[in-house]
Amino acid sequence: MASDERDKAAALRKAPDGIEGERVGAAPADGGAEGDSEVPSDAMGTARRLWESARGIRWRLVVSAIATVLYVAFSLAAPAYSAYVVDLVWRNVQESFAQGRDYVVTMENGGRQILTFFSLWTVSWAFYSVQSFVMSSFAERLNLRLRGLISAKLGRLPLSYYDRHQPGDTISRATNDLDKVSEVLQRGVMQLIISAVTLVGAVVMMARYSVVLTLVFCCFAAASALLTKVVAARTLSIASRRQEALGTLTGKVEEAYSGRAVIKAFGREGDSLDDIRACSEDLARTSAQADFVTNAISPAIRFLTRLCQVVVGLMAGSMLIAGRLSVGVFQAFFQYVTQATEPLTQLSLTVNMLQGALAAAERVFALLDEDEVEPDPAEPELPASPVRGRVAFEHVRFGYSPDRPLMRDVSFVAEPGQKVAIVGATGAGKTTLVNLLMRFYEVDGGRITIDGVDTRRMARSDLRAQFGMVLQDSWLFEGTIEQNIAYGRPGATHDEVVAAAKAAHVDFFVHTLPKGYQTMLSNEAEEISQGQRQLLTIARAMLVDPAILILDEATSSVDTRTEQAIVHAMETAMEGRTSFVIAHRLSTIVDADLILVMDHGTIVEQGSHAQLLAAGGAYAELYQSQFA
Ligand SMILES: Nc1ncnc2c1ncn2[C@@H]1O[C@H](COP(=O)(O)OP(=O)(O)OP(=O)(O)O)[C@@H](O)[C@H]1O
Repeated sequence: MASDERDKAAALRKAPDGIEGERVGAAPADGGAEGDSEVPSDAMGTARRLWESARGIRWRLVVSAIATVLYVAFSLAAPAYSAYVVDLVWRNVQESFAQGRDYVVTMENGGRQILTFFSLWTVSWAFYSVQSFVMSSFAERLNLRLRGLISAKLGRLPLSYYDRHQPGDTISRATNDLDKVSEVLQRGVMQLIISAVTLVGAVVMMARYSVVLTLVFCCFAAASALLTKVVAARTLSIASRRQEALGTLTGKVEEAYSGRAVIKAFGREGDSLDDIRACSEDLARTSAQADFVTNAISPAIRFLTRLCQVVVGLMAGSMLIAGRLSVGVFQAFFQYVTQATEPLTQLSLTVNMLQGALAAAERVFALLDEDEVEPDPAEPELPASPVRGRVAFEHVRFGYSPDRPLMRDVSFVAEPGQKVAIVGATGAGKTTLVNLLMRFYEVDGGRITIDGVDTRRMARSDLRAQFGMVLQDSWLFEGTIEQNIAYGRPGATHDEVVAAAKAAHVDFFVHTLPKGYQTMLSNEAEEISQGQRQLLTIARAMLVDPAILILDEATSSVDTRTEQAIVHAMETAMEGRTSFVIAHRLSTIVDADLILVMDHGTIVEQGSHAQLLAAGGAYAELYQSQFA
């Protein structure tokens, strides 16, 4: 039902010429909304919340952390053990030479120790694999859990939320932001532990061998950490500028694509191209800067590392010659230098990555914290059975925002089976009336009843099941024509679908297509005309057989023959049902049982065509203007 609600709701939201409707969907290419911050405002709070969200799967994180620490411990132990093995083998080689024998490795004279050395690395690798496997499953489960929460949340958000946010913005929460969190959890968190433990462990091990050499290493380490930090901060700001440029370019391309007909019609292709070119150039510039900064860091750090190795090498070499270091310790020390250098470059990049992920998680939680629609009553009232379709507005008050009231005191009654026409200038409030009827928005005062039951006392799904809607902006999805017609009643048989299509006067058209009802429609259904789309949605509404029908009359966007077909189909659909017709041409509603004339959000006149003409008010004026 939730997606059905969104369908109806999305269809009701304004998209004046179709282009606007497409435009709002334009999100930056990576889906990240423009201006998304990469620094969390409350890192600790967000981390705590992520931890809470991981209830039941936290043990995986703990296992992974233990495996990581063990992995690092074994990788740190290996060089120390190698010092012992190298010295042992070196001694044995010298002894053999002294005795005039060739040195042959056996289990007794060093072979066992060499095997143990390899075992240390094997065990270390095994722990790394365990941490990697367990962490991936932790991250993906958490991702799945959060995605589930977001999906459920989207169904509970009020339409006012969608009014305030761009679609791309919301979609990026459920896709990019979650993926970022999951990816960083998999790589970043453990990388942080590995880097920190390795750095501390390697420095401690080095200090055991030589404090002086360790101090020399620490000086170089501090210099390269500082350099990384400065560059990383710069990278972050350039990366976000690149992201922004990419977002703008994507928006422009989207705009040019969806508005291509209008752009051509006004001969503005050149301007549109210039716009896109300017955005592309901006993107190329920022990308080049970003790439330069990112690529420049490695050689700079590598230079410092090599310099460090040369200095340490010279000093350690002289100590070796002076007999203050053994060969084994000499090579072990260098292994630790290599081990400790890696985390230095990693640490600050990892911290940046974690910050970005926490900022993404913060955005996900912000979405999850949004106010929801009022829950359905614990014991909802059921609509009358069988439904008669008497609809009453009683002193309804409403405004899209509290400070701007739109409807002040709207009352009317639609008796069962009546045809109610809603007329009024653009922006008069016709759609708003329907929005309230369907409870897409809640009234601020008064009440709306169906067969005497206050719609607020009903479950939304029960209420909306009473309605069928046919809007100008007909929504079709990727699937066959048959699936599209059966959308409101997925279990409908083929014969029922055909019967509905016949009643909606669209069966003939479907038969002209090579694959008939099995013709695939794409998301935008550009292969069929506007009028045919509307006929399909009329068939969809008729298949549901609702007690109350809401119809948005076709405007001049369809040709006269199609319009006639639509009017015919709508008339058939209205038979025996209470129906609300948003009318754009008064000629089609002269036979309506009740005409509601709206202006500035309020009903200014109501009655039959004859009554309203006789009254000589707003309706009469409107009628004269169309037919005089
Ligand atoms: N989601 C919304 N948020 C805020 N204001 C809105 C929203 N939808 C409509 N409005 C405003 O409410 C007023 C009534 O709009 P509504 O869409 O009901 O008019 P309408 O009679 O259906 O117009 P049209 O004939 O152009 O479809 C307008 O001033 C409009 O700008």
